[in-house]
Amino acid sequence: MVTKNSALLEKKLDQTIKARKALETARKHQVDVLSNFAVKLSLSCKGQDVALDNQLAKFRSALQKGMDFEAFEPLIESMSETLKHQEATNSANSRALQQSITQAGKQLQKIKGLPDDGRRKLRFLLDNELSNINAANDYIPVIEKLSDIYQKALQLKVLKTQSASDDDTSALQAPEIANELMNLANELTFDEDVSQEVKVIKDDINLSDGVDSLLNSALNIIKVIVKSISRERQSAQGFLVSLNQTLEELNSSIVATTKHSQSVNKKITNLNKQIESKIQSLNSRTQKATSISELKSLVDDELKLLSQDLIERERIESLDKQALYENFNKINDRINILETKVNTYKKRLSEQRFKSLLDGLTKLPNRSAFDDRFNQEFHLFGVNKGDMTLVVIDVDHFKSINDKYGHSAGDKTLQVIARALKKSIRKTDFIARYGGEEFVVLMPGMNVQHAKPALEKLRNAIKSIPFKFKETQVQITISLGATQFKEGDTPLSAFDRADSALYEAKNSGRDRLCLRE
Ligand SMILES: Nc1nc2c(ncn2[C@@H]2O[C@H](COP(=O)(O)OP(=O)(O)OP(=O)(O)O)[C@@H](O)[C@H]2O)c(=O)[nH]1
Repeated sequence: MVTKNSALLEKKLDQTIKARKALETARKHQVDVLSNFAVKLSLSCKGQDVALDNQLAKFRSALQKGMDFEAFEPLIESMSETLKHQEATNSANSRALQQSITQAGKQLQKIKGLPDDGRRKLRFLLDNELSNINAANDYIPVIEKLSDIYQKALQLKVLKTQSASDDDTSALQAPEIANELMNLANELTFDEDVSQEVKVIKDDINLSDGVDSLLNSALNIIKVIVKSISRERQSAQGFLVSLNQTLEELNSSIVATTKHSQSVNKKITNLNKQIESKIQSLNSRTQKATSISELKSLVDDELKLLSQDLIERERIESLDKQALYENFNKINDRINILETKVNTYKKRLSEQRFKSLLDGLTKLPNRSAFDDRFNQEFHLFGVNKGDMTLVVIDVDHFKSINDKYGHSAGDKTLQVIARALKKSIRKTDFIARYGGEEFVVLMPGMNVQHAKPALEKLRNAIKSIPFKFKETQVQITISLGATQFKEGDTPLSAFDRADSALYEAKNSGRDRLCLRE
């Protein structure tokens, strides 16, 4: 009987250990899937907003370090706050858009000589259509109608001016305006699906025979821009709302799972203690038993009680396992839905080639704007051979600012440096944030020797900014590499030359300018 019961006890213990292992594997799997998803999600949100970027960077690094789930709560809460704040900004923008459309419409109402039909349409638009707007996209038809009415009003004015005056100043101005308009159309990058529309506009500008047709083209460009901006905004807003919801859901799921696991662990620890003390008591009582029959009944009774405890432990663990699987499946479903949305959003973003040419952090032109301008200047250099200096600038030991004073202090530093650089160059120079802590400057009409004093001044201007972090005065310096365009250069060879001058400046001690002619 004793042997049979011991075998039973051993079997139960074995089953319990297996059940526990299965539970741990399920939990680890759940944590892995969650972590992978969160990393993917946070990477795909990069670039939405600087504050969100910083929070997501912390979130990613916390995930990669494998921090406890409890530690994520404040991170997720602060991200949810940022997203809520973004939603509020979007609504404020929408209100501002509505106000400016109303203002534009009212201004137009004041114009004399507007045709009756246009006046009627305008009144209907302001009184009815504008108040029926629910989503950002609803603005597009309203803006299109408004710009149509504007277009007609302007054409009317142009016709009147032309017939009223004999001197043909507008015709004289036309080529200049056409040139400017074409530059504008070339500088903007549009959606793939409106490229045909844009091509027609560009052809119209080329063939234009006067100011009125140019006005027409200008209005058409504005229409395309408004359409692209509105689509982009609506899509971003929708994405942020669903991201916010899912983060909140994930947060409550994690909190619920953590609480549930804590309470199950407590119950199992208590049961384990109970089992342990029963085994100990059985041990000491068997030592004291004086006869086989006393020993037999003692072991029988104690084993019955022990079996009950083990059965209870198995029951709790299997309930926990089931709850975990259910929770895991629910989270999985939500993640799948969100992943589909993330993919749709990404696809839309890559389709929408209407790209911003400004860097979000420093508000300077970004790398993409620089590439366009650089290629354009190169093309011009091929034609007129005018002097052009290219400068690559890198902030020295910038990593240590981030490491010592935090990423936000690093961001602020980049903003201050960008402003100071912009202030220290000529209006005709072009500056862009090339990436990270690297800036580039194009200086038309300058060879490197001419540019040298101005660049030394630039270096000193940054060096003398009184940065202060955590009550400590910090001096920040920059290294610069400069070259000029040469006959036979390609954009790449010129850039490489400036970059190698920068490399020399870094290697020879930093805080200096190196030139390559
Ligand atoms: N705060 C902040 N840091 C950035 C940003 N972009 C890049 N960085 C950081 O800039 C640092 C650049 O470091 P490194 O390329 O190692 O160079 P460095 O520390 O500036 O040193 P040297 O260039 O060799 O003088 C990295 O730590 C990046 O994380 C940004 O937008 N904000």
